[in-house]
Amino acid sequence: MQDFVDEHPGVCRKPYSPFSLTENSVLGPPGNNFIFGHLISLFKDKQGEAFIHLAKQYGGIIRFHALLNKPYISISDPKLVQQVLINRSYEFPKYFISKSMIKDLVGEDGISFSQGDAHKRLRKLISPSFAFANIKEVLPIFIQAGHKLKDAWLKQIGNKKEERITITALIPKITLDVIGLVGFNYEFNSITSDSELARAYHSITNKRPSFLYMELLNIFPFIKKIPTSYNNQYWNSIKTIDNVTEKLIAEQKNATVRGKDFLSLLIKINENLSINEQLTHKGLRSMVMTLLFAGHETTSSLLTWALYYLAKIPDIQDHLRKEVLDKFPDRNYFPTFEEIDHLKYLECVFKESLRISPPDEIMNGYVTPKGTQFIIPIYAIHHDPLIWGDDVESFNPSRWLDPEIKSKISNNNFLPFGAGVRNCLGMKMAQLEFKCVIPIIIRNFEFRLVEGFTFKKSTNGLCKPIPGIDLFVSKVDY
Ligand code: HEM
Repeated sequence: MQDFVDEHPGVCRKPYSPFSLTENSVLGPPGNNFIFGHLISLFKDKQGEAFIHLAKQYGGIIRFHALLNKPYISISDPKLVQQVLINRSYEFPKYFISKSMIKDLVGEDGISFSQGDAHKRLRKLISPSFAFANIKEVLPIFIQAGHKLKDAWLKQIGNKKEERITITALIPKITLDVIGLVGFNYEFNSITSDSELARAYHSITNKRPSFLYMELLNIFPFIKKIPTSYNNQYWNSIKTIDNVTEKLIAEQKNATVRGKDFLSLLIKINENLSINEQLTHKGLRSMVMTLLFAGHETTSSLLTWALYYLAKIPDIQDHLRKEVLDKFPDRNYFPTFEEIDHLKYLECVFKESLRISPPDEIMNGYVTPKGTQFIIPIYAIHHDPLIWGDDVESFNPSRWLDPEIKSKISNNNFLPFGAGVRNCLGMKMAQLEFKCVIPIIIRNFEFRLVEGFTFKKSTNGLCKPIPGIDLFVSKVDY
């Protein structure tokens, strides 16, 4: 094993198969605490970054131990990632480290926990709703969202030239409003009213549980029932999400005219299936919960990180603004999809934001026949200098125009949306939402960092700034 890690960490030179890997054949950090494995010494706070250090030391396949010394194998080696995610994905059942919490958030009967044929069936059922032609039709909703965010920030700035704004307060609300309309033809109005749903998600996702806590929950699920203030708040939030979900389904089922939102399309497809093929109420419920959660938290993180990095590097911000103004000098012009898609630097900013802060650095775990779980550490793969260059920690959208780097990028090392049969269904929607909102915001405001303001970059699960990000936002009138 040593021979493939010593020269090129992160790159596997032998044709290994995930099936031939056993816990003992893979290198990893030396033995650790019998109860906590490496969770306390290595993964206390920042899982994503821990995997970067491990990959530097041990290469593209690493063994480590979690609670009660449970073995995990982390693979960032592109050939193995290709096999596990793309070539033979159904042979490795999907696994979540945070499965106890994910089940509460998205239900057990949806696409997230389905395996094999059941997954294929669900994917076939919901894929038509995500067809690009459908997403293109809802372009006005994304543009309207950009204007809503702009108007809310203009109001906050008022007569002043500049204001310190917590950008993470409104961005998740905007993306929640978007999924409300696109997903369920429902106006949450979270930007203009006090939305209990927005509060529920905020309360759950802003407290990032550690790897250790998630593992403990999987072994001792009763921990969640202990009446602590954290648990009480958690269950209140889950109840809110449940109630909203039921309300959305009831409204759509009783609607006299079917809209073009995801849920209406799904209900229509479902009604045309034979009884034993149809999604049950629980299945439909899980699907709605999945879309609500997956459809707004991720996009919100993406928009947040993009604005943060644009504020951090004014030259990049100016470059992007110039591209937008050159292409759309008239601020009242309503661009078409094709015109938006022609903004090449915007595309680079989109990809670079996803590279540097991928939303889910531990994406998948898979159970090998021997019971060892695989983890694909996206965050570490996206920070591998062998692929992305020596300035891997810098936000540099131009790297996406560099022919040498471009030649190294593939669907097994740029993985913000996963890859293969389980890749993200909302990828096109997220892309278009980003490409509509950011130009509107960047032509109306200038952003700069607040000196001395600090936050923690949590890389446990979603890559999130904790507790949020404040920026100075000033009006610009182009
Ligand atoms: C920046 C935005 C987004 C990112 C980075 C993202 C990322 C991901 C990732 C990493 C996966 C897991 C892939 C796997 O397990 O192999 C996933 C799955 C999924 N995403 Fe997204 N997502 C985003 C936006 C969205 C949106 C807007 C929607 C829906 C409206 C959505 C719906 C889904 C669904 C339904 C799945 C499950 C697919 C399956 O299991 O077959 N996502 N996403």
